[in-house]
Amino acid sequence: MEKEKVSKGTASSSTHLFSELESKMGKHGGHRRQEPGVLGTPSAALRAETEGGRAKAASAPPLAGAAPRPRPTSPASSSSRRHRTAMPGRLLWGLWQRWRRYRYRFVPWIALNLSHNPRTLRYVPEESKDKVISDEDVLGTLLKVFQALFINDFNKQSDILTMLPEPVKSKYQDLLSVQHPRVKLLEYRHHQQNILKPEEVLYKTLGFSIARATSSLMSAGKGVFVTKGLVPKGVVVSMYPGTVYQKYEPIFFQSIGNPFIFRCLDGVLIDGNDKGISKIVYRSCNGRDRLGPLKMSDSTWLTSEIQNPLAIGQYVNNCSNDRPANVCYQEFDVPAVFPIELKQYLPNIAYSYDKQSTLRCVILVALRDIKQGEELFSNYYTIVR
Ligand SMILES: C[S@@+](CC[C@H](N)C(=O)[O-])C[C@H]1O[C@@H](n2cnc3c(N)ncnc32)[C@H](O)[C@@H]1O
Repeated sequence: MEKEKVSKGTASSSTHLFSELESKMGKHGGHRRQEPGVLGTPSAALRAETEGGRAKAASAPPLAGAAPRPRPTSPASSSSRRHRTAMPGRLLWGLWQRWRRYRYRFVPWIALNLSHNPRTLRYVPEESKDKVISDEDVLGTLLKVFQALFINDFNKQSDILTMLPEPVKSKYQDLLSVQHPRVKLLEYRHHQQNILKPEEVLYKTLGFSIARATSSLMSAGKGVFVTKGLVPKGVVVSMYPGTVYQKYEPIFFQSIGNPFIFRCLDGVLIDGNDKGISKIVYRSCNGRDRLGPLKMSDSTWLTSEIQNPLAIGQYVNNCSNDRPANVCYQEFDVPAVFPIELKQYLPNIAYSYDKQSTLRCVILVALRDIKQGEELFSNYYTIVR
């Protein structure tokens, strides 16, 4: 049944990865998907990937080792013969490795393997439109956190604020009034001593903080953990940063070997890779959209000095049978009324500048209470039915 839906491409919700290649195959529908080792299907191949098989595979002898041992000859001819015999083996080994990484993007492979592991799927009733919490709640939480970050950094922000229209300034009148020149230096020193780290601001505002660390899953790289406090069910726990591409925009080169591409229900893609060409593209768009000193989005998630502590959601790993999802993705379009001075904390930017359209963000919502020390797991693969 599920298989049928997937192959027919009926429903899908936000999906991890999927690249141009897949969209060109015209088989998007039906799912939100995944990635190397991420679907958690019980096929031997995938198990190998998720349970450390990848490490074993990496240390396995290359196929070239199976080639007949060359007879001893002169050093020069022996080396060129070795080279000749090793080449096809290496080529096959390279192709096999590429296929192992790629197959999770290959829709028929996914459709065939999906039904083996239904517990790693999340079924979403069509009418719920994949929203676990309301847009108002998402907006309320983001404003609360961003405002706290802004005020925490007020000494730096006040210079920017003076250039903004009166209605914006008036919101911070109380804080601006203490910025009298005579007290400014003293205040500044005092403030510097009291300034909190972004993750501390998050803890004070929402009662928890999150950070990246080595995943509790073998061979899964980094993951995201609750480092302090408790994340209550139904709360925004993280954001998925990255460049936002409309489905007709070019992402082919950015998508090659990129496990950080997230696909939304409507085909919009978010590239959350903090390296390589993806990083260059994001930085370039970020520079383009600045209003003088005022940034319209945050680019610090590309660095080690992250200013929005929520913007690490692209590092959340996929659930498996024994590690069920405790967070889920939800799309959120930033409304036109979003305060201009707080846009600098939004970790997303549109690839093409378009004054009319709203900015797409993706947030992660807690599906249950999540305690300190727990790793966050999402479901890369959602079926809407
Ligand atoms: C969006 S990234 C997540 C961040 C990644 N762990 C890292 O350190 O870069 C997706 C990649 O994480 C790994 N991954 C995610 N979930 C996994 C799982 N359950 N088991 C093994 N690897 C996983 C896969 O390599 C996948 O391509």
